[in-house]
Amino acid sequence: MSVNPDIQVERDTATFRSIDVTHMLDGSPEATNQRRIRQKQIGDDPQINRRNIIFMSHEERYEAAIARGLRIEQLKAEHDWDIMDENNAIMWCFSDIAMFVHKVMFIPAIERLGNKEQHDKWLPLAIDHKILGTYAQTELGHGTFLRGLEMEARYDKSTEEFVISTPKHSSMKWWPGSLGHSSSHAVLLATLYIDDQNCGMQPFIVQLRDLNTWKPLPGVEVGGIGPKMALATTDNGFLVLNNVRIPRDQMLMKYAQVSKDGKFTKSGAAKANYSTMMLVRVGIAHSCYFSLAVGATIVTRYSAVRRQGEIKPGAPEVKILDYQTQQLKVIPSIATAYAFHFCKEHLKWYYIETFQQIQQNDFSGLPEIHCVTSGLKAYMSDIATAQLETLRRACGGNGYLLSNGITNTYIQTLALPTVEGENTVLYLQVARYLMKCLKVAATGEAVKGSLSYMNEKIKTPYTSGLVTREDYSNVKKLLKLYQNMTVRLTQKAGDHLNKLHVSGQPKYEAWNNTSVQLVNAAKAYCQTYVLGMNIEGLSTQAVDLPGDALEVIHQLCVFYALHGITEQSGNFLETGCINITELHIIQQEAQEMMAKIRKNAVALVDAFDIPDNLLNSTLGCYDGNAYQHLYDSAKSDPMNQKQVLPAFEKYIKPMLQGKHTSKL
Ligand SMILES: CCCCCCCCCCCCCCCCCC(=O)SCCNC(=O)CCNC(=O)[C@H](O)C(C)(C)COP(=O)(O)OP(=O)(O)OC[C@H]1O[C@@H](n2cnc3c(N)ncnc32)[C@H](O)[C@@H]1OP(=O)(O)O
Ligand SMILES: Cc1cc2nc3c(=O)[nH]c(=O)nc-3n(C[C@H](O)[C@H](O)[C@H](O)COP(=O)(O)OP(=O)(O)OC[C@H]3O[C@@H](n4cnc5c(N)ncnc54)[C@H](O)[C@@H]3O)c2cc1C
Repeated sequence: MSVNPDIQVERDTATFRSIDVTHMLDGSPEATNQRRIRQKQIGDDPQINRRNIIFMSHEERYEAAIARGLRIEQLKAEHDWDIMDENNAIMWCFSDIAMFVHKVMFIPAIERLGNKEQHDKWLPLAIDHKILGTYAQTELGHGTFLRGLEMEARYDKSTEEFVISTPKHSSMKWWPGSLGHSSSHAVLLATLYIDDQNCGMQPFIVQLRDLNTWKPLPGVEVGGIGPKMALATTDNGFLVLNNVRIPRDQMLMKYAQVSKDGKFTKSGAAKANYSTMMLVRVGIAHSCYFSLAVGATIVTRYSAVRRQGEIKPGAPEVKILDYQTQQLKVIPSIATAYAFHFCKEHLKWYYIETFQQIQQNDFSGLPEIHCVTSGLKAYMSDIATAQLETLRRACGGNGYLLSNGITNTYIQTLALPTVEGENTVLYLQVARYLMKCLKVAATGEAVKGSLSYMNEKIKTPYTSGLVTREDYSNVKKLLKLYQNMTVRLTQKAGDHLNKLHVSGQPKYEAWNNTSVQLVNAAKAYCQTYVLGMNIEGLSTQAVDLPGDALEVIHQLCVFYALHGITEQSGNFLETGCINITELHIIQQEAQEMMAKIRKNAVALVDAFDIPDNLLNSTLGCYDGNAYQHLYDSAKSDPMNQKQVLPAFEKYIKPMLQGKHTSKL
């Protein structure tokens, strides 16, 4: 099929070469090459490719998802994949791998929470798939408030065993992925009691099913919790345990230990048992970039080939991408995807470094990384889901089809603001950190890390620093506005908190009555963080780009900063970080920048370099022949393989013959 001329002209008139930017996104030309080889291995594989899943039943899809998980293992061995190759393969199809939680939570939990003997015993079994596991933490009654978990593990000194039980309905496990039908074991989080003394939430390895028959073991009641919006094959389940006994060495004992005679000891940081969640929050930030890159690619390409209506009366119909309002739906998602790329790269290295320190028992970096990973997980998933919905709607009626590739991406991404810590709750964790830093800055001590800008801003009066027109495209000056706004919102929340406290409210009540401001300040902190990482990326990852490509990546960053101010103008104005005249100039500059980026929109999404067989989209194929692909997909619907469906003889015909009132 030849390439649609409407999309070809976009590529021919771009001011830079997409491939240069692709190399930047991958890190080097060699890395691009390597990724392409790996993507071909997964994209061309009939068991991994998800071309036909939209026509499958739930059960067919589940089976295919198991097969896909196994196939990834085979490919890994066949082609000698490293951990990054494997993670990328998982990332591409995580919503359709039944044993996904085994890989991203069960194994990492044992690695992080187990001691040496436990690693030696359990990791080989898990890595070789001799056992399959889930991460069972959430209960019917509690997901957020972990100190409230009710499933009990009581230590029995006489037998050196833990007895695990579910005292009431609210204490059953509810939601763990792969628990329903696909796990033999669980890393199960339960409240430990020794002689009726509550020793907090601890992790245990519990076998749930017989490895030969797959039947639940005595005392274990397990099943699926029912159909969901998406992620149908991650069979989330419930679990009731009736006095199930496990040996003492099946409590994961890296950070807390129970001796044979029932003595409880702790080592490491207080929240060390929460470390698996932090890893997955980093994975989620990564996945938000992926989802947005997919969505932006599909919708930008479709908008460049779909012609509808006219701008100049009587002139030929225009590409919908030429409408300014359509640009406002599409260009912010391209700019955000690039900003998220720089941010997730930074986060990856930051996490790896801090994790290495933790391994050496240095926990000093934990509060800051907990704040950053919680905040970015929340912020990036909030933005990704909002923008994906805008993108989906930007496809008009075809945005409602499953074959468009964006609908599935959107509904699976919708889980991310909830899983691994509900977003509001995570923003409130960020706010705790903001309040602590504010206290430090107020005493004149230096705040370190990502909030070090507080030191300067808390003392100096605010001026926008926007004097000349050039200042409005100076990303460093724009970043200062964001930092000002974050500090001011933090101070305002802090002042409100103090005021309520001084007026007699207990601290906890004052906190709840300030939580709207606190969340607002936390979001501002996250937005500032992402912009900061985008700017850093310009001078690190993008610095070697040819001039024309660098200019476009720079334009995207300027647009990202300006557009963010227009979206949050209330915060910027209310805190006095800009005035209304400056806001009007910013709005104008953002629109002009958007028009410049429009010219390169297709080339910018081409640079994400997502092959058709992974994009799985009728609307967003590289060749731009959306109508042909839509038609082909409709024709391949199994319901279209028969001219007349059985329902005709059964119901429609009797109705046409006036027999519908008699008993069918
Ligand atoms: C690997 C391969 C990757 C491949 C590709 C991956 C692709 C991924 C793509 C998508 C993935 C989708 C996966 C879906 C799986 C979902 C799994 C789940 O939901 S599982 C279920 C997920 N469930 C959840 O996420 C539950 C959410 N709830 C929670 O995490 C907690 O209840 C809480 C944090 C909200 C409060 O905890 P509470 O004990 O009441 O604490 P307080 O309020 O009393 O005090 C706060 C103090 O604690 C401190 N601190 C806290 N956390 C940490 C930490 N991690 N560290 C350090 N510190 C921490 C904090 O700083 C503060 O310090 P301070 O101010 O006092 O000095
Ligand atoms: C697709 C999917 C997969 C999942 N996989 C797993 C898994 O593998 N393992 C596992 O253990 N769990 C899993 N979960 C559960 C998930 O981690 C929890 O649902 C999540 O942590 C939110 O907790 P919750 O359901 O208790 O929400 P709730 O806490 O009940 O949230 C409801 C509302 O209350 C608000 N709220 C709650 N507490 C506060 C507070 N302190 N301050 C202000 N507002 C508050 C929230 O903001 C939200 O608006 C999964 C969930 C989903 C949807």
